[in-house]
Amino acid sequence: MRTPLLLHLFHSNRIYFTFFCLNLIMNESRIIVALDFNNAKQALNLTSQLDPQLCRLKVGKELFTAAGPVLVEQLVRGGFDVFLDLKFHDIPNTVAGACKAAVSMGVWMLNVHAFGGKKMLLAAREAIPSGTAKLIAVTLLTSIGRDDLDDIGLHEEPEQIVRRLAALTESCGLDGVVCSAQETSSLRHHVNPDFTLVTPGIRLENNNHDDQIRIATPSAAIKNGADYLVIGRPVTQAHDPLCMLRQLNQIVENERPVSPPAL
Ligand SMILES: O=C(O)c1cc(=O)[nH]c(=O)n1[C@@H]1O[C@H](COP(=O)(O)O)[C@@H](O)[C@H]1O
Repeated sequence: MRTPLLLHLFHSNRIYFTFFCLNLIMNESRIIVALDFNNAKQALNLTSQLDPQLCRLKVGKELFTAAGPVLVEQLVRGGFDVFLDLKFHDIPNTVAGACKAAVSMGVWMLNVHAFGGKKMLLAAREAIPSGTAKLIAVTLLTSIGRDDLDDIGLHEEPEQIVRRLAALTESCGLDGVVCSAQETSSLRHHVNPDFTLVTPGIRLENNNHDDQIRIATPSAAIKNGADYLVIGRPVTQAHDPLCMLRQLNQIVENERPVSPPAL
């Protein structure tokens, strides 16, 4: 019974299926646009100007709290790869359940917070088998600088903390980490080549830094070995977001990572 049913579903949805496969093959953009809006209307107004072949999208705490799973599913149906950035940080059982719920929305990637510790990371990994959505962990927020660390009792350089949390994350079997592009070149020497490095805090030379501290330009991020660049306000607040996105894609495509020595 099962095989004919699958065949029927394939045939009845073959246009959607073909589009989905093409999207998987063709979307190679390393830019993830952060949709930091407080309502679905503004988010959809922006995404209607963008193209799923030119970027992926990130839905974070602000937009998800305002618009919920309905919007996430709408963006997925629109052909976009969606990174659900809710930085889950709770007891292992709660985080495992949250991860399962996230995957059921069809997201491409989701994150937890590495400060949740080993048991929480392992529970998240167990909840989402490898090969479904990408599961990554936030190390140290890019809005935190060396001076802020003393306030929270961490008397180390950001790079040391990021490296330790990345090692923990990789040892728990997750697919990658979020870190600043200032740490990626040293991290690349310590993690496996297929461990994904996602870097927010991206600014062009003439951009306002806003609340970001550990920043880098798009070309520096790629040279330093970042896989994906999360970019919010430089795109969302641009006069012409699509034009800005095209410029950013061009910068990223023209840059090559400086390869680290083999592990
Ligand atoms: O997990 C994230 O995406 C994230 C981690 C981090 O350390 N720093 C950081 O800025 N982010 C997110 O990346 C986006 C950056 O936005 P802009 O500063 O406007 O480019 C925001 O949506 C943040 O929530």
